[in-house]
Order: sequence, then structure tokens, then C-alpha cells
Amino acid sequence: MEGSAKVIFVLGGPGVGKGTQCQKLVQEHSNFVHLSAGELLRGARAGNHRFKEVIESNINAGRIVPSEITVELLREAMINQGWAAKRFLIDGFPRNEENYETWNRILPEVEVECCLFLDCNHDLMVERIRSRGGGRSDDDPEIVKKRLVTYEEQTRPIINRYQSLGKLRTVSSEGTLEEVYQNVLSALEIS
Ligand SMILES: Nc1ncnc2c1ncn2[C@@H]1O[C@H](COP(=O)(O)OP(=O)(O)OP(=O)(O)O)[C@@H](O)[C@H]1O
Ligand SMILES: O=c1ccn([C@@H]2O[C@H](COP(=O)(O)O)[C@@H](O)[C@H]2O)c(=O)[nH]1
Repeated sequence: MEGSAKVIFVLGGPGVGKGTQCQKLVQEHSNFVHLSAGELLRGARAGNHRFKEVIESNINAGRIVPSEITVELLREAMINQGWAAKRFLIDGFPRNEENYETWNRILPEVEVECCLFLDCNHDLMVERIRSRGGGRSDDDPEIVKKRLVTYEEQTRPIINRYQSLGKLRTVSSEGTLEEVYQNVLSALEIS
């Protein structure tokens, strides 16, 4: 792969507003490309992916899909978008230690600018998922509980890792969409 892709990982709990904020950034800043790891996995599950059953069973258990699958989908999507001179907002990844290690092994050349962390209390995240609509199978309340456990047990340590690396940009996601967006712009030093 040629050129230098740059990446901002966007993390936070289920329903915190990661996709919403990424979409707004892309609408207003044309050099950003939004890649949602969850969307890529849902697309692969709906298509003919050779591991679609593995993807399905993990998503519906609120667990994290094996990293090789997700990193390969992300890598393909980055190539399809045109690798060079892009700033990729990678939403919902890396979610655990295995994701983190696999990314660094397969894509060591990609510069990770920072990790944007959207922080929010659990009740509000659950309420946002409840009112989201759209019929995602894993928005079932029992699966949402499992997703929250996975988030706290497996993704929190990755957020803490970026904090230790001095690469974490934390924004409260408890305000209105516009308030959160303004704070995201500040955190990413975008004027
Ligand atoms: N700041 C906000 N205030 C109120 N509602 C919001 C806010 N941000 C997002 N929402 C709404 O909350 C719901 C979840 O948002 P979104 O899908 O962006 O979350 P997510 O973090 O990408 O979720 P998931 O991890 O489940 O994919 C959506 O219906 C969205 O419109
Ligand atoms: O890197 C990833 C991203 C997502 N998953 C699985 O998909 C669902 C939904 O993800 P959202 O980011 O909330 O859309 C998540 O609960 C995981 O099961 C994954 O395994 N790895």
C-alpha cells in the first residue's frame, strides 16, 4: 500500500453516539472518511462472507468478533477508499487487546493520530439505543446488557492504554448532538 493513511480511532460504549459524530465530521470536513467496524461486520454478515456465521454468533452474543476478520474488513475498506492522504475515522475499533495487537501486527505502517473517546453514563446509552429504531438484532435489551459488560471489561482497558500513550481525547457525550460535536472539534483541534 502506498501513501500515508492517518487514523483516528473512535471509542465509547454502545449507543454513545460514535456513528452520529463521525457522520457529522465527514459531512463538514471532506478529508475525513468514516469507517464503522460494526457496519462493516453487519455488511459481511448480510453478504457472502466466509465467516458470516462467526460474525452473526458473536454480534448476537454481544461479544467481539475475532480480530483477523475485522482488521481484514477495515484494511479492504481503507484500500477501497483510496489509501493515501485520507484521515480515517475508525468507529468502534479497537475493542479489545486482541484487536489492538492484530491491528499493530497487520497495519504497523498506519499512523494512529489519537483515540477519540466519547464518554457517557450507561443509562443514557441504553436510552439512546432504545429510541434509535432501525431494528438492529443486537439492540435487543438483553444483548445490550451483554454489550455493556463487554465494553467495560474489554474496551475500557484499551481506552486506558491510549490514555497512557498520551493519545486519548475525551469528550462527554451527554450533551446535545451539537454540543458534543463542538467539543469533538475542540478535542481534535479542528477550527
Ligand atoms: N448527543 C446526542 N443526543 C441525543 N441523541 C443522540 C446523541 N448522539 C446520538 N444520538 C442518538 O442516539 C442513538 C445512538 O447513536 P449512534 O448510533 O451514533 O451511536 P453509536 O455509538 O454509533 O452506537 P453503536 O455502538 O450501537 O453502533 C441514535 O439514535 C442517535 O441519533
Ligand atoms: O471492531 C468491532 C466492532 C464491532 N463488533 C461487533 O459488532 C457489534 C456492534 O458494533 P457497534 O460498533 O456497536 O456498531 C459489537 O457489539 C460487536 O459484537 C466487533 O466485534 N468488533
